[in-house]
Formats: sequence, structure tokens, C-alpha cells
Amino acid sequence: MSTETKCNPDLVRERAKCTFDVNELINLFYGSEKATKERRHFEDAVLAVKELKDAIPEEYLSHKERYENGVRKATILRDVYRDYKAKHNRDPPPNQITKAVIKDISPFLLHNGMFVPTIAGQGTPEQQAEWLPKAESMQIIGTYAQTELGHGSFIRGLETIATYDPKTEEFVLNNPTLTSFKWWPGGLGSTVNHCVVVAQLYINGKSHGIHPFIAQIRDLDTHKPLPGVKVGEIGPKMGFQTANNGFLGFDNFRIPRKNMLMKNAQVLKDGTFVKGINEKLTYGTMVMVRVGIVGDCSFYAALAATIAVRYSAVRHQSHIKASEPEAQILDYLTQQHKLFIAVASSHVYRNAYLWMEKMYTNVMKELSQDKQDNLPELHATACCLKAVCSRDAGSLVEECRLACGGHGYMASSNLPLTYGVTIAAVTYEGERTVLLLQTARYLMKAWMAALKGKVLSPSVSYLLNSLKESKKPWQNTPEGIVKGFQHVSFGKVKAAYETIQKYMKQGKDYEDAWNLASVQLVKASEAHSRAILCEVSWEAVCSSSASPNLSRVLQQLAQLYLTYWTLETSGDLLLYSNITKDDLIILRDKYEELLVAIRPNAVGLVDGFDLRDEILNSTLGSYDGRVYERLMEEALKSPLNQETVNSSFHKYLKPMMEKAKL
Ligand SMILES: CCCCCCCCCC/C=C\CCC/C=C/C(=O)SCCNC(=O)CCNC(=O)[C@H](O)C(C)(C)COP(=O)(O)OP(=O)(O)OC[C@H]1O[C@@H](n2cnc3c(N)ncnc32)[C@H](O)[C@@H]1OP(=O)(O)O
Ligand SMILES: Cc1cc2nc3c(=O)[nH]c(=O)nc-3n(C[C@H](O)[C@H](O)[C@H](O)COP(=O)(O)OP(=O)(O)OC[C@H]3O[C@@H](n4cnc5c(N)ncnc54)[C@H](O)[C@@H]3O)c2cc1C
Repeated sequence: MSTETKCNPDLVRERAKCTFDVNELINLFYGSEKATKERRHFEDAVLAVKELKDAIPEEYLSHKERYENGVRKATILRDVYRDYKAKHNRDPPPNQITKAVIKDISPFLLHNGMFVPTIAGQGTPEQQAEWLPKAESMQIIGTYAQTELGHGSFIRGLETIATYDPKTEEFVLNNPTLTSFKWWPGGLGSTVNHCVVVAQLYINGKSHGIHPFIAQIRDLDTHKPLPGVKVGEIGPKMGFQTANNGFLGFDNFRIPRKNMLMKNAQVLKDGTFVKGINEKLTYGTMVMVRVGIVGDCSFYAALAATIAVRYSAVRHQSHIKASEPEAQILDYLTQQHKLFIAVASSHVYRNAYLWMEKMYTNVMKELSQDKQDNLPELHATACCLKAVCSRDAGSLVEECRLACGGHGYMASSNLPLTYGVTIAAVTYEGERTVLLLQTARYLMKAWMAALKGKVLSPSVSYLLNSLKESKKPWQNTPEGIVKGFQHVSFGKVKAAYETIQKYMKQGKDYEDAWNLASVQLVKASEAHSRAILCEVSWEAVCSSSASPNLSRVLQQLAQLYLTYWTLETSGDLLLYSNITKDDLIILRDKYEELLVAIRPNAVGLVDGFDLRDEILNSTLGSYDGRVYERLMEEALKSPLNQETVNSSFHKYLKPMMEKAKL
């Protein structure tokens, strides 16, 4: 981090009034002092590589140049990772330094994030032995090709076909229709030479559902598409410009039998199909990534909050009191209302991610012992937390952008790009509504079990407690608020269930009744997610090892999250819990007191995310607060400022002006 010598005086004052030790917060957030040291050490190593620095901002490059620059940097970055591993005999620590290098999304994201994990998770030991060393050392580059032009959400409807030919012991891949073309996979456009293709398996004319296959699609020397492969890039998007998303179609393209990933289901040489223990295990990589996305949401909320809070400390506009100088905009309560929830939410998502990661690891361990009991709970929880956290994080980033006024609209603030990247997670890895409806299936089953007095899984056991406790008075404490959100979820789950029953009594079948109740079902899943986020984050804060000074501030943040959402969803609480109007008025006052209490620590709190200037990549958010200088420095980099008179003057403007004289 930069020294404070050239720092904006407002930021120096802000840091001086912080009531806790920022380094303690950093170490707590990232796990330990050792973890912080190792992460910073690795970040230093990456940032020391001169070739990773961009000569001009990426926004001035063409689509093609931007991609090529992305690949160039991704390959250098990969060398730094390899060298680190060779030197330390372990992977680099978790870090976000790719953001400082690639800025947008790496063309290797899908290779590392889904291709390698799918081989590891879906391949037999022999298949892992064949492909993992090559993939991990980047001798081959891959992606995860599942979504098609016609189907993304409903993956049982995918149209890519893999027909087994027992004579040659091969699968024949085909994309018989335009809608069957793979569409979206990252890196597919021009980067990868392999992919995991998810396709419908046919043996002797019989369908056996969707399965993952490894296909080499480009020549390793020439990088030309292999015969029978049609592949390309899908064009510019809202973000993800350097992710190199692509399309792909096969025409009678043959791959050996061993290329079907067979940890779960298998196809024997003679074409016998052997079912796996659970066909949904084929969806395993998606579950893992959904868990990871909750962690990503924490990062993006922290990044946007750091930029907007520091900027708001530096920016002065208007007066609170006519007799005093222009106020720091951070002193306006409305500004605090916009920003502090982003700071608090980053902590909430971080705690939820750590909690989910534990659940994921436990279930994977159980699955390795053929125990599947907790898989439905993992799937349901990953679905709803991914759906709610990504949408909330997108809204928080946008609110931070708006809170920076006009300058938040500048690309150099890095908030527009951050919004584009964050909001993509609402759609990828399972569209929000679709995932919430998956959780709703689980909630309906849990509700039916609760009615029968059965024991429920831990994440839904509150449904049973709520059944018993519905008459207890409301308590205006954090624990009381957590209970309140559980009551809301309970009420919405019950109402959705009863709505389905009502339609069925009217003669509708279950599927139609489900569709007619689906707005309520989605809301029940959202309420369930909110209850989990509130409970998990409050418990994490209460059990943290922080010093009293830090603990006080972390509790304030967690309470801010609880009260913010109480006030946002007060209608639901009035409907489904025993909260009263008077309780809400007390909580409104409490919320405002929390904003005022957090205000002196606002800059310290975002410093506690320990995001370097290179990662923030923002004129508004740097540690030293030289906002106006940076805005001007960046503007001067515009190619239009590299010449006094642009040629368009002579070509168009002057002729127009001269014509106008005639
Ligand atoms: C530990 C942390 C590690 C962190 C690592 C993080 C790495 C991050 C790096 C990468 C980051 C970003 C990558 C971005 C690029 C984006 C990639 C993509 O988008 S890839 C494509 C993703 N596509 C989707 O997500 C598709 C969404 N659709 C589906 O998943 C399915 O179609 C679904 C689930 C909606 C419906 O499936 P299906 O029709 O087969 O099921 P049913 O609805 O009939 O349900 C039947 C039954 O099955 C249960 N079920 C469904 N899925 C699962 C599952 N995954 N696991 C367990 N069980 C599952 C469902 O609940 C039903 O149960 P029932 O008892 O019958 O109710
Ligand atoms: C940036 C980005 C990167 C991606 N990367 C990859 C990748 O690397 N590999 C890959 O395979 N895919 C990738 N995808 C694709 C992504 O996984 C899909 O776009 C996503 O799963 C949503 O599917 P869809 O586009 O078919 O949306 P649709 O399902 O068509 O959604 C459109 C609307 O229909 C609604 N809808 C659909 N089904 C239902 C239902 N059953 N009930 C109620 N409403 C419904 C949705 O709620 C939504 O409002 C990427 C997408 C993006 C945006």
C-alpha cells in the first residue's frame, strides 16, 4: 500500500480517527496474519512484472486488440503462478491480483474455473491421470461448453448429440440444428483447443440423458479448428470483453469412448450403459462454482465500496450548515445509507461463502463415501445464495457508482466495468429465477416433512421452530431480527405451499399449480436466503476472535445489515412476524444511529479490505485520494488528446461550416 506522505488531507484525517486496528481487520478478513503476508507477497511478485502493465487504458483498444492483450497478460500471469508453485511447492494463496492485470475477465477463467475442476470431479482416476497434468500445466487449454443458442437453463433440453458407435468404440458428436450450437463458453472464441462438451448420449437409438465429454477442437500446432468443428467468437457484451465467449458446432465429429467423463455414468465397449448412483452428480461443477460466486460477490461489493467511500471522503459539495465549509459528501446521511450497506454486505457474503465452502467440502467428502443425504441441501442452498447475493451485489455496485455522481460514469472510475462483470453472475451458472425455483422445490419438500413432524436438515430446521414459536413476541435484538426473518421465510413457504394446494383443489395438476404459485415460490426462496445470510453472518460476528475495538465495529456492520433489510422488507415482517409499528420505528432510529456510529470508521473499514490501487484500478478510489489529479491524468491519455487538431475537422467540420456560409 502507498505511504500517507502525498495523501489527500481528508483521507489522512479519516484514517487518524479510525477506532480499530486496520491490520487486525485485514488479517481477520483474509484468515490470518500469515495469509495476509503470503497474499501480499504474491501480489508484489505479480506487480513487479513490467510486461503486465498496460501502456494505455484498455477502453481505447479495439475488441480484437483487447482480447490479444488479455491473452498476452494471461500467459505471463500463468508463468508467475507456475514459478511461485515451483519455488514454494504449493499454489499461490487466494488472491484477486488477476483484476489488476486483466482488469476484465481472463480468457483462461473457464480453463481454471470449470475445465480443470470438471475433469477432477467427473473423471475416473485414469481420465484424471491422462488429462489433468496436461491441463494443469497448460499443454492443453479448455473450457466448459454446456449452454446452447436454444437452451441454457433447462439443460435436459440440450440438443448436442453424442451417439455411441460400438464398432469403432467412438462417440459421434453432432449439432443438428442452429439452436443446438454451443453459445457462451468462455475462451471458446479463439483461445481453447479442448472443451468439456455436455451432450445428449444416444446408444442404439436410445437416449440416456446428458453427459460430459472431452473434445479436442483445435489443432495443437496450428490452432486451426479440426475437421468437423465450426467454432468462433460471439461478439461484444456488457462486460466479459476479454473472456472470449464463443460458439461451437460439430458435424459427425468422432471422439474415443474414453473421452466420456465416466466417474458417474459409464458406457462400456459393447455399448452397455451403466447408470451412476445419482445422475445429478453430473451437475457437480456448477454447484462448486455457485459456491465460489458467493465469495466473488464479497469481492465486488468490497471493491465498489472502497472506491465510493474513499471518493466520498475526498469529495466536498454543498453545505450541511451554511456557516461551515462545503461538507465531505460522506457526511450526508443519505450517502452513508447508500454506501455502508455495501461495506456490511461484503462481510456478510464473505461469512456466507466460508460457511458454504464448509458445507461443500463436507458433502464432497460424504459423496466420496457414497453418502448422498446432504446433497439436496447443498444444491438448494448454493442455488439460492448464489441467486440472492449476485443480484444484491450488482445493485450495491450500481448504487456505489451512482453515489459517485458524474465521475462514477467515467470508465476510469472502474465502476461501470465492475457493474457489468458483477451483474453477469445473476445469469451465468444458473439464471436467478430458475435457481430460486430449485430452492423452492427443496423448501416445499421440507415443509411437507415439517408438517409430518420429521427432522429437517440444519438449514431449514427453523421451519419447525417457527411452527412452535409463532406466538412469541417480537424482540428488537439481532437474535430477534434473525428469528423475524426466519418467520418471514416460514410464512412465505407456508403461503406458497397453500397456494399450490388451493390450485390443486380447483382441479389443476401439480405442474400448473406450481407455475401459478411460482411468484410466491421465488419470494419464499429469497426470504429463506435472507434468513440464512442474517443468521450465518450474525453468528460469525458473535463467534469471531476480534479484539473489543474491532468486534464493536463488526457488530455494528452486522446489525446494519440486519436493520437495513428489516426496514426494506418491513411489509413482509408485518405480515409474517410479530413485529409492531413501534418496533419498526425503534429500528429505523437504530439504523440511523448505526450509520452515524460507523461514519468515523468508514475509511478504515474499506482500507480493511486491503485492495491495492492496481486492483481497484480507479481514478476515484486510490489509497492516496488524488481523485482530481488522476481524473485529469487519465483523460489526457485519450488518443483524441494526442493531437491538437483531429483530422475530422478538415474532413467534415470545416466543409460543413463552409457549406453553411454559401
Ligand atoms: C468450494 C468453492 C470453490 C470455488 C471455485 C470458484 C471458481 C469460480 C470460477 C469460475 C467463475 C465463473 C464462471 C463463469 C462462467 C459461467 C459459466 C456457466 O454459466 S456454465 C453453464 C451453467 N448453467 C447452468 O447453471 C444451468 C442451470 N440449470 C440447471 O442447473 C438445471 O437445468 C436445473 C437444476 C435448473 C434443472 O435441472 P433438471 O431439469 O435436470 O432437474 P429438475 O428441475 O427436474 O430437478 C430434478 C431433481 O434434481 C435436483 N438437482 C438439480 N440439480 C442438482 C444438483 N446440481 N445437485 C443435486 N441435485 C440437483 C433437483 O433439486 C431435483 O430434486 P427433487 O428432489 O426431484 O426436487
Ligand atoms: C457472461 C456469461 C458467461 C457465460 N459463460 C458460460 C460458459 O462458460 N459456459 C456455458 O456453458 N454457459 C455460459 N453462460 C451461459 C449461462 O450459463 C446461461 O446464459 C444461463 O444459464 C441462463 O440460461 P439462458 O441464457 O438460457 O436463459 P433463459 O433460461 O432463456 O432465461 C430467460 C428468462 O426465462 C426465464 N425462465 C427460463 N426457464 C424458466 C423456468 N423453468 N421457470 C421460470 N422462468 C424461467 C428466466 O427466469 C429468464 O427470465 C454464460 C452466460 C453469461 C451471461
